[in-house]
Amino acid sequence: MGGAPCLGTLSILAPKFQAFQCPVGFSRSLVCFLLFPHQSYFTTRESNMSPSLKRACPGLEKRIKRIFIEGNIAAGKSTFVHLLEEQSKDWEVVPEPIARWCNVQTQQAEFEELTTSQKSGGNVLQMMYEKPERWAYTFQSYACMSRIRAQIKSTYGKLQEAENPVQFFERSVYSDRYIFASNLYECECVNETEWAIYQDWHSWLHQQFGKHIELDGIIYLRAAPEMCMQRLHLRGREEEQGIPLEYLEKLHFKHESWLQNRTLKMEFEYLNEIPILTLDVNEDFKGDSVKCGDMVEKVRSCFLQLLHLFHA
Ligand SMILES: Nc1ncnc2c1ncn2[C@@H]1O[C@H](COP(=O)(O)OP(=O)(O)OP(=O)(O)O)[C@@H](O)[C@H]1O
Ligand SMILES: Nc1nc(=O)c2ncn([C@H]3C[C@H](O)[C@@H](CO)O3)c2[nH]1
Repeated sequence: MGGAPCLGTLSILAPKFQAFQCPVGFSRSLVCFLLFPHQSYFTTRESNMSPSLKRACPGLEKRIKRIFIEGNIAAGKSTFVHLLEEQSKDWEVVPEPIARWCNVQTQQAEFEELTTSQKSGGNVLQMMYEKPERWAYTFQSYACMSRIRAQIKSTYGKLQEAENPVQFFERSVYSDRYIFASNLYECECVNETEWAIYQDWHSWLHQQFGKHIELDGIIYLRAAPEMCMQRLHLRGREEEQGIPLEYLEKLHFKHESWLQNRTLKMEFEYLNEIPILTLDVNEDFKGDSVKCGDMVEKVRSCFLQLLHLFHA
């Protein structure tokens, strides 16, 4: 994997914008404000504004910024978002609904929402890993539906009083489709008909719920597949212990072409204009307050730029 370790980069590589990529570890936005106090750091034109930018125009209701955390299995997303959540009362985390997929009953409220079949013990994550050609389509349908539900349900409770509210979501309907489902289709675990149906309802759901599920930025936690494999074993989630390195490699290359090289073709055009903050998470930052502080600073710096962009 290329790139300097632990070097955060904020990249906007939309065709309509000038390519832009540089380290953000030095409170870069502050430098920009100092250099160009009267200019918007990112150039946008009204006619080219993405839906998420339009939503955030001054004069419209104060709104929450939605940031999605993407990355390979066991890269460290949950660990990282918990670190973020501790930093500000304006920041809220919406975790991946894995409890539903495994039927782990973490809280009464979680259990109440399980379907009858789940209450009786279905572990669709395990079923998918054990027999993907039978269960992959079922899993993808349920994963996508439960993500949308979690995202919509989370709207605005705790953050009503926040000055600059931000919600962090672990993964998105986009990684669901363009990373996981697409890989399972390429591996022939999802057949042509299933893939056509999946894409059809995915697009339709996006149309229906677009307002609630569109995002403002992505944080890509980038780690080598070998590192993810090590962490996956360290975490020891039973359902995942048979995952081969090859699977993580395939997912890694898909993440890279979407978020690093930005060459993955997607149906949702506004995604081409979304800012991406890439953080190298190969290094162990747990328990190291300096490294944690540095990562949080990169995220804050990224937001300053986002806010500047939104209010320009
Ligand atoms: N930077 C890090 N250094 C060392 N260990 C880490 C780091 N980040 C996470 N871990 C450990 O790696 C394991 C996986 O981390 P975590 O559960 O946060 O991954 P995840 O990306 O949320 O996984 P998933 O894709 O399954 O949702 C955990 O045991 C966690 O403690
Ligand atoms: N096939 C498939 N499709 C998804 O959309 C998806 N989202 C997450 N996962 C798997 C990765 C971890 O094992 C576990 C927790 O992230 O769930 C997925 N698997």
